Amino acid sequence: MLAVEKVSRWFDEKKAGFQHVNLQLTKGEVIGVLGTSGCGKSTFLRVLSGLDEGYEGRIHSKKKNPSIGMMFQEPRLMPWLTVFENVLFGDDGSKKKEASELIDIVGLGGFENHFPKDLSGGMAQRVAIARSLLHNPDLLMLDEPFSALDAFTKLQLQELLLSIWETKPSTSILVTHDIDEALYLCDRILIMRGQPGEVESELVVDKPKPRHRGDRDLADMKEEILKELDFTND
Ligand SMILES: Nc1ncnc2c1ncn2[C@@H]1O[C@H](COP(=O)(O)OP(=O)(O)OP(=O)(O)O)[C@@H](O)[C@H]1O
Repeated sequence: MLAVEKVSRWFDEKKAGFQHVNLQLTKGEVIGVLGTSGCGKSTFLRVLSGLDEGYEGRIHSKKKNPSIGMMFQEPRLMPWLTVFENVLFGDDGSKKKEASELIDIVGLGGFENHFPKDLSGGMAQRVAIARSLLHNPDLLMLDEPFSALDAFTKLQLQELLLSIWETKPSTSILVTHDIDEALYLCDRILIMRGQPGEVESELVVDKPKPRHRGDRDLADMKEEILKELDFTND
């Protein structure tokens, strides 16, 4: 559904965010992007989302102007709006029913009229998940969505995302620093490194979901990724 051909983002003659990225994205696929800090993961996501148009190369979508849902490390909620209004933010009011349903799906039924200041970090990210899905996006872009959460909340929200994908599959790109998270949630993982970053390798996680977090094959893949990123001692 999306083809990325030799895409690079240069900020000036000497500085690039990332370069030479190729990617063929199939409908419903969840792609992980892993890499060391500063290798251009967020820039790549911004380019794919259309937020940054200063790239070289070609990005071709089967659908003209695909709709995009986005989620970031911080929930980015409007403090003066309720949970319900935040989920509906930017909508013309025609999606009230969908907003209510999504609030239930993310486990916040009963909190519709609460304000962000009354929510925990995990609850606020649940609102952000609901908001990102309101328009049934063709592409869901997740930029380290759980990295600011405590370990247990992070696991809970990973489970939530999996269960949402089961009933509402959406083609997604997940940028993360967490190798376990990428192996648990993604169908394919791009490993980026360097400055400017390039995709060094690609790993297919050919395991049905839900996966076992302690799975031997996943542990082997983790080892492989750590080697790829030069984080092993041998
Ligand atoms: N608007 C900009 N102007 C100039 N340089 C930029 C701009 N945005 C990003 N960069 C640079 O591009 C490189 C890649 O940044 P980016 O934030 O995409 O990396 P990242 O892999 O997402 O990092 P992290 O994992 O730390 O979030 C960095 O060297 C960064 O300083």
